[in-house]
Amino acid sequence: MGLRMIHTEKLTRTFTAKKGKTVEAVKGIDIDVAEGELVAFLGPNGAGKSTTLRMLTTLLPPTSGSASVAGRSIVTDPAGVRSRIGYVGQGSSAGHQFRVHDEMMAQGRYYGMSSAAAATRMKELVTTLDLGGLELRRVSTLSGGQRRRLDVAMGLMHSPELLFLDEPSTGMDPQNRANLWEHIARLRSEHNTTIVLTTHYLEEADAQAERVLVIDHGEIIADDTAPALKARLAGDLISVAVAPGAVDSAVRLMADTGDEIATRPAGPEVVVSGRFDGGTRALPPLLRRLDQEGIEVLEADVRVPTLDDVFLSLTGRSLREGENNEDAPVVEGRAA
Ligand SMILES: Nc1ncnc2c1ncn2[C@@H]1O[C@H](COP(=O)(O)OP(=O)(O)OP(=O)(O)O)[C@@H](O)[C@H]1O
Repeated sequence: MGLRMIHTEKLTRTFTAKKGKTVEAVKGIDIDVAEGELVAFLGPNGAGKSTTLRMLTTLLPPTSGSASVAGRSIVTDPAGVRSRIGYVGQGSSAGHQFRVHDEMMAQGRYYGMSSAAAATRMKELVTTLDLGGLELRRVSTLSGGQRRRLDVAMGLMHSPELLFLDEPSTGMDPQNRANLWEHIARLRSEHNTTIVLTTHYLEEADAQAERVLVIDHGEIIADDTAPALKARLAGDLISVAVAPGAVDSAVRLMADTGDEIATRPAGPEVVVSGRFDGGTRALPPLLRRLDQEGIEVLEADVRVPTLDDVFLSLTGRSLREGENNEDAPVVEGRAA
């Protein structure tokens, strides 16, 4: 483990919501991130990811607890923290009426870069984030994906050693997303930049993050590599769809050889699932037994565990629950 980039102790944030109700958004979390790591906060909407990030980036003071970020205290030296980090929030940081070129240059100047250094850096970022030809456009005329890439570019202007990205790829099409990840990989290999991001895209956390911090109701409920998190779940997931009247006998029968038997409605049918060692080999005998018991299986499926299964086994809920179309990747409109 290299130098500690982030160290928090019992970091807590409460809000007073409507009618004086107290919301404990972040409940005393302890986090350690080493230099050069790529860490993803994964959790459902409202889990406390953004609040944590906003505290670590000094945008929001903690209610209690402490944190050192890039060697500085967020409580006693927020300016020191800010000069060493980059932050790309959920909203756009660029002024709508300004031109892309001017926004990037102003950002560089704000961080004390010379005009020449800022111009060089801007050229680099325009290339790697695919913003070529847009330099003279006003921010208000950019598509959602282009604007998002500009936000990321602005967060990177001063080559920070630690970069925070709040939902970086939301609204990007698959190609732009891959492009962004390429850029992030380059930042890491060339500059050893430490990266902390939030996402509710499971596949993204799974594929890209070295370490996943699963956050739910303001608490860190798991912290490990994606493969290690998944390996904790013994067995592959077998699901069979049966008629509602057959659920009880299917559950009983599957519990003989499987673990974590669960049911969920799926249209007029019910899906009964469980974990089985060697799922693809366990399926045929299971289907035979169900058949012998007179249980008609309408559909069957075997799946190796995903991070959503990890979340489900930790919380009893799926991360995909409550996901709406707004969260789904949208395809960027063609630029004029
Ligand atoms: N300014 C605020 N006032 C009151 N409650 C707040 C405020 N900011 C956040 N909260 C509440 O704190 C909790 C955590 O919110 P937070 O935005 O950190 O979640 P999140 O995991 O980032 O979710 P999302 O993926 O939707 O951004 C939520 O219950 C939210 O409603």
